Amino acid sequence: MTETPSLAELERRATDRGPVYGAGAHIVCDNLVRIYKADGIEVVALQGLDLLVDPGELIAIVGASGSGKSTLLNILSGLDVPTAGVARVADVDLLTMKAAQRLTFRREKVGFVWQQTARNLLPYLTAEQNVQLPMRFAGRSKKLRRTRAAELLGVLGIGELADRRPAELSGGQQQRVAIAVAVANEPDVLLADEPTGELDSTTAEQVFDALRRVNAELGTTTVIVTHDPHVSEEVERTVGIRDGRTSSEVRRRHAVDAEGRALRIVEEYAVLDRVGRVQLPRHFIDELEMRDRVRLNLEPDHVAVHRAEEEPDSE
Ligand SMILES: Nc1ncnc2c1ncn2[C@@H]1O[C@H](COP(=O)(O)OP(=O)(O)OP(=O)(O)O)[C@@H](O)[C@H]1O
Repeated sequence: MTETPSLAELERRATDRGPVYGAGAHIVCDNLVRIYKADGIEVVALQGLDLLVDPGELIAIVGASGSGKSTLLNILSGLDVPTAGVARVADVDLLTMKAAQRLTFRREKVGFVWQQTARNLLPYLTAEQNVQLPMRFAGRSKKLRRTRAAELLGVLGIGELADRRPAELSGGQQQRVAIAVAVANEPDVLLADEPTGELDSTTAEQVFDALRRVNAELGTTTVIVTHDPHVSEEVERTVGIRDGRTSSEVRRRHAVDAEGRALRIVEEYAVLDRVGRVQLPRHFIDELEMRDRVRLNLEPDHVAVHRAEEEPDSE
């Protein structure tokens, strides 16, 4: 006969849920849902998206048009509010945040770089004044503002352009100023939506290098949404989004082979979410003509997925 647990034991079990999902991560999305309603029609832009990003990481997010990338960045930047699920950035809960907290969050916890160069900077201010502006809003002293603006423009290789207005800068230089503006208040997280989208490949490379430098030298956790293969293939982790969910992940690392030669190891994974869902790559499904249902077999060290054969008609 099983012994009835004591009240104290039941209380312990109820409160002991093990480590919190995403504890220690800088970005936590757990079963994130965003539904838009337009003209009486509901669009499910995010349908249970899970994502963890560690402090100091630099990741790229890729996905087809309409897969939910901008929706995700808008939520992470505090511009939009999710319909359900968990979204936390630098320990701030984005679902329960009040209006005043949202303002502080947007001013001090996250920095944002948009694709449209003109959207990132005020045209009538110089590069240095643009970088100082968020620090003025945050009440930083004049001395600190000046020192930090000069330091940031220097780190990003545009120190000598501090007195120019955006119209006197190239697209790539404007984006580098935009990065300096975004990190002026030392945010925990830097979010960039297609930051190289409007640039030619050489300039795009300079902007990506600037993002990498900020990540490496200031330690800012960085998330870049991109269609640019140069960006998505250079970072250590690229997360693929499909139909509003994280579906795949590519990890890259450096290693040394037996002869001492440097190797770059690229490993591609499907994402197994917290409730056990996996998205099969579209070309696997098409290649094997899988439809509606599949048969799963548990093997000693893997799970096999088979096309379900048609049931023979019963006589
Ligand atoms: N404000 C809105 N109202 C209604 N539907 C929206 C809204 N914003 C986005 N959507 C829809 O949500 C889905 C995801 O859009 P989202 O902009 O996040 O995709 P995306 O991956 O960023 O696409 P792209 O690469 O083209 O920018 C799309 O079906 C889109 O039409």
